[in-house]
Parts: sequence; C-alpha cells; structure tokens
Amino acid sequence: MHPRFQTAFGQLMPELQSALAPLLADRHFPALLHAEQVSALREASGLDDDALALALLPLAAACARADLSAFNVGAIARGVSGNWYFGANMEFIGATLQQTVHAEQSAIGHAWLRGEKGLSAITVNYTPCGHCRQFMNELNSGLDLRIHLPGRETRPLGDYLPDAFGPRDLQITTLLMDEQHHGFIPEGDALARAAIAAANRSHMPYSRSPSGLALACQDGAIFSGSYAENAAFNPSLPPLQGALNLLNLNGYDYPDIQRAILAEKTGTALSQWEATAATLKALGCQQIEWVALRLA
Ligand SMILES: O=c1ccn([C@H]2C[C@H](O)[C@@H](CO)O2)c(=O)[nH]1
Ligand SMILES: [Zn+2]
Repeated sequence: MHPRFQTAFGQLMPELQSALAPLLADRHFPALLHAEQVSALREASGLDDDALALALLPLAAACARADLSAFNVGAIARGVSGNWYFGANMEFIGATLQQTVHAEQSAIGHAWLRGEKGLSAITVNYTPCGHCRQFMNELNSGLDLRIHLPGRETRPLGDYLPDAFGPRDLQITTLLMDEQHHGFIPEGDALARAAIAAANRSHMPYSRSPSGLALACQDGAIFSGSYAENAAFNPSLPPLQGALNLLNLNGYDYPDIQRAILAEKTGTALSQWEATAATLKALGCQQIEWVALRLA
C-alpha cells in the first residue's frame, strides 16, 4: 500500500478495510473505483452511495500534495458511468499560487481525463470555494450537479452559485466533458502521441488554443493532461496540471518524471509553454519538448 493511505485506511470501518485491501495493495492504485467496485463496497459496508463516498473521502484527502498549506482537501467525483474518481489539492513549491489545483478540479479533471462523459455528483470534505463553484459551472452537468458535503443536505450547484456566470454568457455551447476531437494527426513517439491525443480532447472554446501535455516516468508510465478553459478564464486548468494530477493520484512523485512534451498549434492566441516550463523546472524536470499540432 502507498504509505500515504496508511493512517486513513486504519480509521475505516473493518468491512471497508477488508474490501479495499486488495485494491490498495498496489502502490499504484489508480485512485478510482469502477462501478462494480463501488457496488461491492456498498454491499460489504452496508452503506448507501452518499455514506460510502463520505467514508472514502479521507483516502482521497490522503492524496493531497499540500506542500505549502498542509491543508488536505479530498473530493470524489461520481461519473454518470457509475465510476468514482478521487481528487485532492496540489500546491507547487517554487512555482506560483496560480498553479495550484483544488481538490474539486482534481477529481473532475481526473474523471474527464479517464473518459467520463459527465458527472452526477461530487462529494467534498469542505464546502467548495468560489473558484471551484465557477470551475464546476463549465461542466455539461450545468447547475444540476449535486454537491454533497459532510453534515449538510445535498444541494445542486445552482444553490451554491446564484446569479451564475458561465459559458452561455459567452455564446459557448460545447461544455467541459462533452466529447471533443480537434482532428490533429497522431505522430512521433509514444509520448508525443499522448500529448497530441490530449490536445485533441482539450476544451478551449474561448482562446481556440488547443494544448496537451504528456509526462513520462522512469518506469515507462505516461500521464497526459488536456487543457480545460473556463468562461471566467482564471479558474482554467492548464494541461500540465491535468497530467501532474494523474501522476500524483497514481502514486508517482515529481522525481519520477523523466521527460515532458507539450503539444500546441503554431500561431494561436495563447501558449502554455513558459508557465509549463517554469512549473516543471520548479519540480526538478528540465527535459521539456514542444511539438506542433498538425491537422489531417
Ligand atoms: O474549495 C477548495 C478550497 C481550497 N482548496 C485548497 C487549495 C489550496 O491547496 C488549499 C488552501 O486554500 O486548499 C481546495 O482544494 N478546494
Ligand atoms: Zn476550490
């Protein structure tokens, strides 16, 4: 078991401990539960979905990399497929606060990057901040997404974000988690192809600047992140954050990163290059390449 889970695991009810032990035995437990695994845990514990998600939150929060604040936030995004995706906040020493990933963004980004088509609910151990409420309003679940918190009645996002500003105010109809493919040709080595595939799925209706980033670990594992823009711009999630989030959730650490490739189009309004290189450098990775996206 990854050492980060030990304390939280030890505090779970015994029935959950026995049911989860085989999954957590893998140091690279992917921090997600397939629908069948969720039903097995429901059966073993006798808990309903909401109570089970709350019980599992300490495991999600244990994934936090709150290297600055030591404030661990955990979230579980529940997909329409029935799969559950853990999320936790990430702070990057030596970078800027703007590079931070919130736990809600982590869980949602996780679900999206693993191919989930929409969310029904999100369970979080603290009430979501304004930035996260805005981030969630970019999703195709709109203001109906159920927000589930400890000790509170479950309420839709709309109740947490009255008078909402969102994609529709900018005449945007393609929403985050809607299926998108921008038609760029897969080419180059496996890492370049992963970065291009991530760029093909990026959500960038505001800047029209597609972007994807892929990280290679020493053991050959590859994690890629797609750029996710937000109508209010600042809560956007850069492609590096998407990839670092998956890397961390899968039990890897920054020193495991061997190489990174950023895939972008030439001549676009925005580029992630400088910010990506600066954050990766702060994490000790200097091996960063750039590939041009080319249309078929
Ligand atoms: O809704 C919230 C509020 C804060 N944080 C994180 C961001 C930062 O890492 C730390 C302190 O704000 O908590 C979240 O993950 N979600
Ligand atoms: Zn937040």
